[in-house]
Amino acid sequence: MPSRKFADGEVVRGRWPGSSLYYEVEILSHDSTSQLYTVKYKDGTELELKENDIKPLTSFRQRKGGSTSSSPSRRRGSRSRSRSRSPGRPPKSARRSASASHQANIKEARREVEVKLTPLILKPFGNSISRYNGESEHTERNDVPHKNTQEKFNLSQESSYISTQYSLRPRREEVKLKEIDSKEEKFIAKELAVRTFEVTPIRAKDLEFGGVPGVFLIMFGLPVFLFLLLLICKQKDPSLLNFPPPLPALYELWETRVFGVYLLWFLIQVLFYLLPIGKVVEGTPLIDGRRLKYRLNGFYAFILTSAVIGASLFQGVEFHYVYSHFLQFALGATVFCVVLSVYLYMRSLKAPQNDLSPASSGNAVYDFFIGRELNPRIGTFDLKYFCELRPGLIGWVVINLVMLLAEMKIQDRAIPSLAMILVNSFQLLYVVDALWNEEALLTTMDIIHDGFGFMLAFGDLVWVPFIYSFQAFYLVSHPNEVSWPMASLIIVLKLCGYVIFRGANSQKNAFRKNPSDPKLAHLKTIHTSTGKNLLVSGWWGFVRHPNYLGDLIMALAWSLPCGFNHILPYFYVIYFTMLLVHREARDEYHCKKKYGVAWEKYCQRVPYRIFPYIY
Ligand SMILES: NC(=O)C1=CN([C@@H]2O[C@H](COP(=O)(O)OP(=O)(O)OC[C@H]3O[C@@H](n4cnc5c(N)ncnc54)[C@H](OP(=O)(O)O)[C@@H]3O)[C@@H](O)[C@H]2O)C=CC1
Ligand SMILES: CC(C)CCC[C@@H](C)[C@H]1CC=C2C3=C(CC[C@@]21C)[C@@]1(C)CC[C@H](O)C(C)(C)[C@@H]1CC3
Repeated sequence: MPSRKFADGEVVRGRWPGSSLYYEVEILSHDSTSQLYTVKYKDGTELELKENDIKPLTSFRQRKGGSTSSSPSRRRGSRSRSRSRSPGRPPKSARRSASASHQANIKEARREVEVKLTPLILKPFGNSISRYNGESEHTERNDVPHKNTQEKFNLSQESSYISTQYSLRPRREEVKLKEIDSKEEKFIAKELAVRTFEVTPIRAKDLEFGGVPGVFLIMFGLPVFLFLLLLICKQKDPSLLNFPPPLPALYELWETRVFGVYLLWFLIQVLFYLLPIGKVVEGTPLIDGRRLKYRLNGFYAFILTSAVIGASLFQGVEFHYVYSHFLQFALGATVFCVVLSVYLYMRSLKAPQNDLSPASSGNAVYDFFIGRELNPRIGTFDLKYFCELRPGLIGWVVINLVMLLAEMKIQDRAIPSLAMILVNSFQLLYVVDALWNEEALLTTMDIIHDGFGFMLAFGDLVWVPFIYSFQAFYLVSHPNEVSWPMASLIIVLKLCGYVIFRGANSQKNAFRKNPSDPKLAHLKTIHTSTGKNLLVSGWWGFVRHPNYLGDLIMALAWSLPCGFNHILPYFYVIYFTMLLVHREARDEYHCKKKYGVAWEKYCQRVPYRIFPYIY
């Protein structure tokens, strides 16, 4: 009996009949009489292939740098009849300007089988270079804003995957098709040179956060909600069942002096950020292969800020001013964030395509929210990176300190309450941890995928300092005595959460930095065709987002010291659960696109997303 080279269930690359392109397929069976393998493409198409038309995954050369291949939708519309086309071919709609006769020629030549398959393509994903593998054509996003530029790359780099294997169709026909492909590619290359700077809008169904209506609602709803929460919390009985207090008029909330203090705070942080101390590291590769440089001096900025705050306290600066004008500060920060967002959007209109975020869509409202430019910089000053960790995050710790002092003053205490000490120290640990592990920020979704727009500006500069300090704010006017046994339990919970959070984040960062790190040698991984593998044991084999689990456990530990009289201090836990569940879904979507079957395998091996045996 003749031997067979590939086993059932094996994932290999199968040549698409009539083309020189190979796609990832799974071997379903083998017929020993005809010597044909039945294979299944990712979109479900089943075909019979000869052994010569099948290659092991490993036999394909890796491309260098930020190279790409075409996206499936460029190959054909989901209902079009075509054989597999050459990469670099734009969608039909994009080619309508082409000469009709040229199109007709191409169409005529394509009288082949109807397919919906998943080509092996290399597609940049935000800052990181990843080979797209495994998304069926109908779900392919057109939202990579650099598509046109990528298409240019594709034309020259397709050869990486081209084999000289024979085709399953007659030789003459194949030659004809190849000629047409080559003609068409030349034509497209010309066309692309003209279209390089056009924006490629993503389809409405791909917009996140509920699309345009969703982001509109968030942009107007969140600031109002923030003020309502702060007002409710200031009430004697902060029950949600009480009628919400009316929002004060804007002129009552606006204080130029407060805004000046806010600007001063921001500028001090800018100054610390610019200090030439701390090591400089490179971020993940951008779409064009460039790597931006980042100076890691967040921890130093924190030490310097602490020194400034300590000196101000010593000088008798009245920190109670921040508590008594808390709403005014929140408004000042919101106004600043709106101005910043408008600036970011305006400057993004002049930004080159390569600098746009993969999340941007071409829709002005949506892009204003999600951020159009990925890494807006003024010289070497990275606005997003700076805002993510400095004014808001360090500001949060300062606000907590303000609340601690306010509690002592208002409740006439010689020392702060145990509840306030717990909340302050837990959150201090969280912020110091973030600054100490600053480099890890470079691989987060915020830096790699999302642009810098209203969402992150508001999140970083308003939401974090004024909502994340909510427990401390609550305790100022609603004291809660915590017993030592209770405090011990809460501390244990916080530490458990922290160990999971830090362990998971560090494990992944170490693995991404150096996959062959001997310290990680005991961990199992799943191979993906992108060159990056997935951890499938250790923290990442426990649930698919162990870091979110740890973060949520910590969030609960921050709220528990506030007692159980009101739900308000648990707002953070509720909001954070929603944020991370939504974020997990976004990440899952991106990972599926990046890793294809490998991700599906990972999901099978690690079935729970965040909460073991629950979700
Ligand atoms: N306090 C707050 O308000 C918030 C805190 N956070 C915290 O920020 C941190 C970063 O979160 P976020 O950016 O959302 O995402 P993650 O740090 O969880 O990163 C997700 C990425 O990790 C990689 N990955 C996923 N699974 C694996 C695996 N099995 N093996 C190796 N790599 C894998 C993938 O990227 P790739 O493969 O490309 O490397 C994926 O896109 C988290 O700890 C989160 O809790 C987040 C949001 C808000
Ligand atoms: C209000 C909006 C709709 C949503 C805003 C979300 C933001 C508040 C968060 C998005 C991702 C964040 C991260 C942190 C803080 C909150 C925001 C900005 C983070 C800096 C907190 C500290 C962590 O250690 C971290 C991993 C560095 C976090 C990165 C993501």
